[in-house]
Amino acid sequence: MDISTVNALTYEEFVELFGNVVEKCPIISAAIWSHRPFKDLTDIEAHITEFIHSLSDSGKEGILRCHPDLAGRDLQSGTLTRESREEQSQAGMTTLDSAEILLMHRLNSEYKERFGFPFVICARLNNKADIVRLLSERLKNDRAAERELAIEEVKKICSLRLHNIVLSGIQTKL
Ligand SMILES: NC(=O)N[C@H]1NC(=O)NC1=O
Repeated sequence: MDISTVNALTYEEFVELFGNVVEKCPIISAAIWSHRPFKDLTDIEAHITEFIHSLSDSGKEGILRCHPDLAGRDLQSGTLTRESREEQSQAGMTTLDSAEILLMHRLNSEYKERFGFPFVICARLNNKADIVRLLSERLKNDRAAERELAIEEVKKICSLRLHNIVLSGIQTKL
C-alpha cells in the first residue's frame, strides 16, 4: 500500500485500518486523519508522536492503561486484540509454564500497585527473559521516568504495527 492509497482513505476506512496502532486508542488515528495528506509513513508516525506528547501526564497514563497485561487475564481468556495476541505470542508469553505465569502475575501486580498503570514494553523487540528482567528493573524507577519510558515503548509498538499494516498491504480490509 503506498502513501497515496493511505491519503485517499475516508475517515472511516482510515480508523478501521489504523485504529489500533496504539492499543485500544482509536481516538489517535481519528485525530491525525485531519493532517492528510501525509508525506510518508514517517510523517504519520510524527503526527502520532506529536499527539501523544501533547497529552497531560494523566492522558499519557490513560494510554498506558489501555494496554493489556503481558501474560495477563486477557491472554488467558482469549480476549486480546489480534495485534496484541500476535505480539505476546512472538515474545513467548503464550507458552509460559505455570511458574512463569505466576511470576508474571506477581510482577505485573507489583508494578501496577507502584505506578497505577500497567507495565508496557514492545513485546516484538523482547523475549521472555528480557521482559522478566526489565519488569523487575523498571519497578525501581520513579513514576515520571517510568511513564516516559513506557510511552517510548508504546511508540515502538505503534511503529511496528504501522509498518506491518502498510508493508503487508492489508488491502483485503479496504
Ligand atoms: N503490557 C504490554 O506491554 N502489552 C503489550 N506490548 C506489546 O507489544 N503488545 C501488547 O499488548
